[in-house]
Amino acid sequence: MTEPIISADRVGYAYRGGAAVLTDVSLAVPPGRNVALVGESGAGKTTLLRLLLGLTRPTEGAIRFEGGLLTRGRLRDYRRAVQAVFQDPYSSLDPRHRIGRIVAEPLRGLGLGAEPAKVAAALEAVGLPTDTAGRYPHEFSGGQRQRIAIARAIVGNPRLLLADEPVSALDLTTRVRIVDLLGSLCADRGLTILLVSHDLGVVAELCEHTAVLEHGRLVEQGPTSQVLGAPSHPYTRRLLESVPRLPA
Ligand SMILES: Nc1ncnc2c1ncn2[C@@H]1O[C@H](COP(=O)(O)OP(=O)(O)OP(=O)(O)O)[C@@H](O)[C@H]1O
Repeated sequence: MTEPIISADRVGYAYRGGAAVLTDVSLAVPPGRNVALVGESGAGKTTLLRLLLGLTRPTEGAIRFEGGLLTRGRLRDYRRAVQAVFQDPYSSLDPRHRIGRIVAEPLRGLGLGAEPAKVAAALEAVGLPTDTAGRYPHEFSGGQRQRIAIARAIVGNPRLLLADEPVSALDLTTRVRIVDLLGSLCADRGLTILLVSHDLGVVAELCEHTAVLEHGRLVEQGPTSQVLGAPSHPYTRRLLESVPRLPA
């Protein structure tokens, strides 16, 4: 099997002084196979994403990046390969900076220099005009801001995008457009996505593989068509009945 870009190997996690919020979680994201992580509020999805992002260390088990442990020495390579997009496009862009500077952040962070040509190419790839670079976040709608956040995430050509509810703050029409954009970035740029979403319509649209988290344990994972089409676990069935979906 191809080496996963990132994987959690029997990961457990407890916040300081608290009970376990993740128990024995194993999940792999191989290149080209988008993975969805679904589960009710409080199931541990964001915590797992934080561990995968290297922001917090697991209390048990290990996070691996391209087969090796995610150590301090490998963080630079990791930051280059893995980028994130979050739910709220209003709080994720610094209002004091022009878009050009915001989108160039990962390049500067990696010491690659803020190349205007790369910023322009990233803005074009997300469907925004190049004059966007000279403007400020308040001049843009929620959907446009999420495009800007996606441009920032892809500007350094990462392999993997960790997306935490990237469309749930958007209205329905905008949501469909951003999902289409994410799908075409995967097809055109070889990007792979690990998606956290409550919206199973979005999951079905973007992800080949789905993992279901309940109270910090993975109760089911497999091909999305199988997990959503014929869920084997009662929790997944309940989840399917309780969440909103995109109209067909
Ligand atoms: N900083 C923290 N300190 C202590 N407990 C926390 C902290 N953050 C989250 N938790 C607890 O960890 C558990 C998992 O939370 P987490 O945010 O990972 O779930 P989630 O599935 O992402 O939920 P949501 O969909 O609401 O974002 C919850 O019981 C939550 O109360």
